[in-house]
Amino acid sequence: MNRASSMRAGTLQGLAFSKMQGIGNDFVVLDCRQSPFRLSREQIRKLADRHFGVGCDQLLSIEPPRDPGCDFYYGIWNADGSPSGQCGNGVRCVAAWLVRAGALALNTPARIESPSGPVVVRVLAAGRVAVEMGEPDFNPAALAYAGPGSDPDVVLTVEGAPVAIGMVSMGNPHVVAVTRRSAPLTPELLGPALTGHALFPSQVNAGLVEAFSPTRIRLRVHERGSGWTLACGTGACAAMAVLRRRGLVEDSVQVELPGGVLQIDWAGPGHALWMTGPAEHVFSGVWAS
Ligand SMILES: N[C@H](CCC[C@H](N)C(=O)O)C(=O)O
Repeated sequence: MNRASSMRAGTLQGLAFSKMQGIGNDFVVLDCRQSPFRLSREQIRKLADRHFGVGCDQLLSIEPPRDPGCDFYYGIWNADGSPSGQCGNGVRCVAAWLVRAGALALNTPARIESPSGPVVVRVLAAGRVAVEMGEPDFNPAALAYAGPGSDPDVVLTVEGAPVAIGMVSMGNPHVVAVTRRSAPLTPELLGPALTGHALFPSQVNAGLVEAFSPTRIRLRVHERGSGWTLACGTGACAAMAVLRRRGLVEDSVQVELPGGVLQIDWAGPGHALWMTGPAEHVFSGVWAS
């Protein structure tokens, strides 16, 4: 397990890290339990770079809790260096990392504090983690939506075309659109156009539902700060929550993403949403000295 290495202040030299992935959404994980997280936005971008660095969708730090009611705190930064409030695939990897480090036992719940508040993780078996993600927040203000009204279901104009979306926050902002083959905008155009839409000054993660049944959703996500990823855990939660609120899916849904499948369970308003899925350690390393 990587320990704080003799990292030269102000550089990445000697930085110890773990590379982890959750259904293809990949992370550089830093053990900051003894040494505070001090990387600049430029250093984060360099670590995340798939040619000049290690490569990852997000960088995660594991730190002592700030809330005494929590066991650990974890920080989240996208590949462009921007921060986020929550990361579903990432927090499963944090839980799996803690078990590998001997800091958490299997089948033992732990409260992990994030920038948007605590979630509860439980590593069910090597490589499979259940997370209580809290309750979806459908208030458009939670996404810094700059449009009128309080209805989370709106029709945006995107590149001149009407696009129906559902808004929801899982501690980070998501819009969800059900795509149609006949739609004027291809998914490749729609994803980035939704992420950077003018009515979302803080940008959003854009989930495109390609197909769904009452118990299964096929989803692709264009992530704020990282682009198209093979999977987005909070995106899977968001898509299920939006469709469940509309009565289009049941309480227990399999969400199929390009990198794999997540189990999402939500009994509706007043209940917390649960996400269950894999988390794997790929390798550990040290940045060259
Ligand atoms: N790009 C997201 C953070 C990562 C979320 C995703 N990787 C997940 O598994 O939930 C944001 O800026 O809100």
